[in-house]
Amino acid sequence: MVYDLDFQGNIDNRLRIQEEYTNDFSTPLPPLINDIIQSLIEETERDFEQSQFMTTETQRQFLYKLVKLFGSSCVLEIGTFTGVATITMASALLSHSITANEDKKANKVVLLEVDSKAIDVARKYIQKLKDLEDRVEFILGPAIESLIRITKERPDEQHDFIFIVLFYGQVHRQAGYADMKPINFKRDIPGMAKQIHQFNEHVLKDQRIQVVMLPLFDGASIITTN
Ligand SMILES: C[S@@+](CC[C@H](N)C(=O)[O-])C[C@H]1O[C@@H](n2cnc3c(N)ncnc32)[C@H](O)[C@@H]1O
Repeated sequence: MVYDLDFQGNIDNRLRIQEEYTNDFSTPLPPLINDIIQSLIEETERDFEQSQFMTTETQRQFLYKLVKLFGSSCVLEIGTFTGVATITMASALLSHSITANEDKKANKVVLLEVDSKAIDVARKYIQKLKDLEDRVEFILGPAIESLIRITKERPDEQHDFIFIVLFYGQVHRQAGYADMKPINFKRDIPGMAKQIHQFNEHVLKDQRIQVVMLPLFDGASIITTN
């Protein structure tokens, strides 16, 4: 198939509007976690122009379920923004560590973020949750450099669940979902779409892994090792 990757895509709150019903009929996150996330969302919407970066409620419920289903113990989040997904994943880890009485240190989220203002907000909210605080490691800087450094420093650390949000919808939209309102988004959307498309091609060719790409939200790939 040929994709028109030059389409000037859009980022809007479409998912939030479509998800009202799915939010209402999915099990909510634990009340304390939900309350903290709601305050975090309010602060992010007030203080950050790109608050649409945050994962939506149904996405968080899905992420929580995935971490629990995989029984993950060491999560890596690449690009945290203000931390709504981090809190979600850390609380899922907490729920199985209580069940299995596992070592706290093994149950952690390592987050990589380049925006110091965003990481400060994430830290402020994670500190409000005493049980989560010592399970989250904050690493400020460009993800590729942080990854190279931590791989050298801690060669034995294995991340068994890696979460990254790409502007995936931009590629997805090239494949035919062009019925959305364009918005004025300052980044090089076609350039990003091409890079994400190359990443998807790379993943598909890698014999060590399996991928299923779902037409869920703006597109979600679940990638596992063979
Ligand atoms: C879509 S947001 C992440 C949303 C968040 N994971 C969530 O689920 O709510 C993408 C984040 O990646 C960060 N980012 C972009 N390029 C990065 C890089 N090279 N290294 C680290 N973080 C990066 C941005 O600053 C932004 O906060």
